[in-house]
Formats: sequence, structure tokens, C-alpha cells
Amino acid sequence: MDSKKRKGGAEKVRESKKKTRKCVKLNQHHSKGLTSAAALEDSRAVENVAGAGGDRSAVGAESSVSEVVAGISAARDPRRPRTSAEGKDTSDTEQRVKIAELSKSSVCMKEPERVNEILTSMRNSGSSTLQVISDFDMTLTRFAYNGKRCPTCHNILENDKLISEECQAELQNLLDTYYPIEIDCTRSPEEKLPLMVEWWTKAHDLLVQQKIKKADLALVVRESEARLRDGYKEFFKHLNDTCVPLLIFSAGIGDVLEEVIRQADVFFSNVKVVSNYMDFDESGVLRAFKGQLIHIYNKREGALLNTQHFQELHSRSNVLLLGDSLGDLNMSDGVSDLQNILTIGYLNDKVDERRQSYLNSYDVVLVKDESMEVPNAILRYITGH
Ligand SMILES: Nc1ccn([C@@H]2O[C@H](COP(=O)(O)O)[C@@H](O)[C@H]2O)c(=O)n1
Repeated sequence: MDSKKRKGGAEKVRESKKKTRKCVKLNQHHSKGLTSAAALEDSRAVENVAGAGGDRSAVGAESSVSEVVAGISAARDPRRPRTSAEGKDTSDTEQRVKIAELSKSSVCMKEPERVNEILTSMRNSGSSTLQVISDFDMTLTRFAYNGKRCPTCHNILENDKLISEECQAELQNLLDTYYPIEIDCTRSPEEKLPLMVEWWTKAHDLLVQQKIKKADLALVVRESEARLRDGYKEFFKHLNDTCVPLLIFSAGIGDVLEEVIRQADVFFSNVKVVSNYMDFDESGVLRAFKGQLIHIYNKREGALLNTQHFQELHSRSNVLLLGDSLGDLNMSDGVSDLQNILTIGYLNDKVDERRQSYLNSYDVVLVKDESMEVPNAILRYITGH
């Protein structure tokens, strides 16, 4: 590394420390003793929720299916405390929320009044009480570009030449078998859960057999067709500038995910990732996956295991949640002292069949919308910037 690059790195570290100090100061100003930004920076050495070297058995497989399903339905339960604005008869809840982007044709809301109330309450509380929790694949990344499907974290590896042709065919076969099940709204979560565990487990076993090298990941991501949604820069930058923590909770592959956001220059110190991380041997060759498997139907268990993160953010009782599957609604299950939650769901595929269940589950549904325009507008509104 030349001296110019070293200087750049040191400058970056200084800037990041300055930023952390600013966030800590801001947070202390707004709330008692909160140092979430610093805590986040410390916890940046990411691993999945169960930690390195833990049991690889699936969380969902260990919990009863009914617990998982209870989790999913709890997220949809109208009695769940979702807004502190409820029950207040103040005129501020009657204010009209002026967010032009909510009139886009891709936006659907079952209860716009309720969205209005939640947004007003979250704005009144200010950005120091906000945290954002987001899924990654097909939520922060695009579902399609120029009519072609974009890859998930898994697909980025699966498509690449570092996997043998035979293995690629097997992985494709798994995708063709299990993806239709993932998005099939005629099947219950109970029915789908063991099949999802089967998919992830088989795919990870195949990837491990391929002796993937850690050193190859950066190039694989660079050469891939992975694409963050339009407006992603504003999204990440805005959260960083306003010191709002972002938890990316993904059933994808953490090492690949991190590389995607690092190469996009948005892996700021306010970002924490919980995902499936690869375990490399001393020569940098993939030998296993770390910790407990995260798949789309055990995010509740993952969230509940992640209590330390949520405790550090205990004064951030307002949550903006972004997802693309109903299981993503459980990502906030470990949040302590939840006051308000606004959920935004990207409905990318099988739109007609799934529209109603998404409307029943998410506050704001974005139908075939490849951009971050709406979340960005909502963030600007809540943070007042
Ligand atoms: N072998 C696999 C397994 C899963 N997927 C997709 O990954 C997505 C999970 O990631 P999130 O960031 O959305 O939690 C999920 O939607 C699966 O379709 C895959 O492509 N290959």
C-alpha cells in the first residue's frame, strides 16, 4: 500500500472517530446516557447472532414451528404496540403528513390514517429516538434491472466461475425448487419453514465443498450484477449523518453483503450486520458457516438472540423497518421499549397473489418499486432534515 493510500486510511479513521464523537454528543444531548454510536462501532466486528464457532443447527429447527408462526402473527397482531400516537387526542396526530412520495403509484397502504399517525409521532420524537432495521436481499438491493433478475448474496457466489459447473447446476436446481415455495402464499409458514431450512442447509453444504477462498470474494462481488436500489447512497448517508443506527438483518451471506456495501462506499460506522457468516480456515478457505443458520422464517429467534444490540439502543424506541418477506416483520422482535414502528414492505414478485397479505401485514407496501425514494422521503420527514 503506498503512503498516499495509508494517509487516506488514517484520515478515514480520524473522520470516523470524529463522527462517532459527534453522534455520542448528539445522543447524550437528546437522551440520558446513550452511547449507541460508540457501542455500534465496537460491535462492528460482525458475526451472526449466535457468534463464531457456535452450533450450526438452524434456530427455526430448534424452536417449535408454532413459536415461529406465533412470531409472524405477533408482527401482524393489531394489538401490538405500534404507535404511541394511539389514544392521544392531540391535534398533532390530526396533522396531514406531507410526503409527496407516498402518492407514487407504487405505494399501497391499507390504513393511510394510521401511517399518518405513526409518522407524526415519530417525527415529534425526533431522530435521537429512531433506529432502522432492514432486510438486505431484494430490500436494499434491486429485484430486477432492465427486465433481468438481480442476484441475491447467495446467487452472487453461485453464478460465479469459482463454483464448478456441476455445483452451479445443483444450486440452480435448488433455487428452482425452493424459491417458488418461499413465495407461495397458498402454503403456511409451518409448511414452508422446514423446507427453507433444507434449502439453506443444502446450499451451504454445496458452497463449502467448493473450497471458496476469502481472498476471491471482493472480485466476485465486483464482477457480479448485484445492485443496491436507486437512492441507496442517500439512504445510508442520511442515516449516518443523522447518527441513526442501521441494523441490516439478512438471511443472505454476511461476507458477501459486507463486500457489496463496502464497494458501494456506504459501510459507515452506524451500520451493524447480522447474517450468515462464512468460517475460513487458516489458509483462507471456506470450511463451514458460523453460528446458527438464519433463514427467512427464523428472524424472530435471531432478533431475540440479539438482545445486547437492542439494549444498547434502548432509548431508540421508534423503529423504521424495511423488508420484502413476511418473515422480515419479526426482525424488530427484540427491540426494547418499542413505542412506534412503521413497516415498509417491498412486494417484488407474485404481486397479485400476495398483495392482500402484504397490505394486511406492512403499513406501507411498495409494489414493483426498485427505488429507495419512499424510505428516503420518510426518513427526511421523521428526522426533519
Ligand atoms: N440458497 C439460497 C438461499 C436463499 N436465497 C435467497 O436469499 C434471500 C435471503 O436474504 P434476505 O437478505 O432477504 O434475508 C431469500 O429471499 C432467498 O430467496 C438464495 O438466493 N439462495
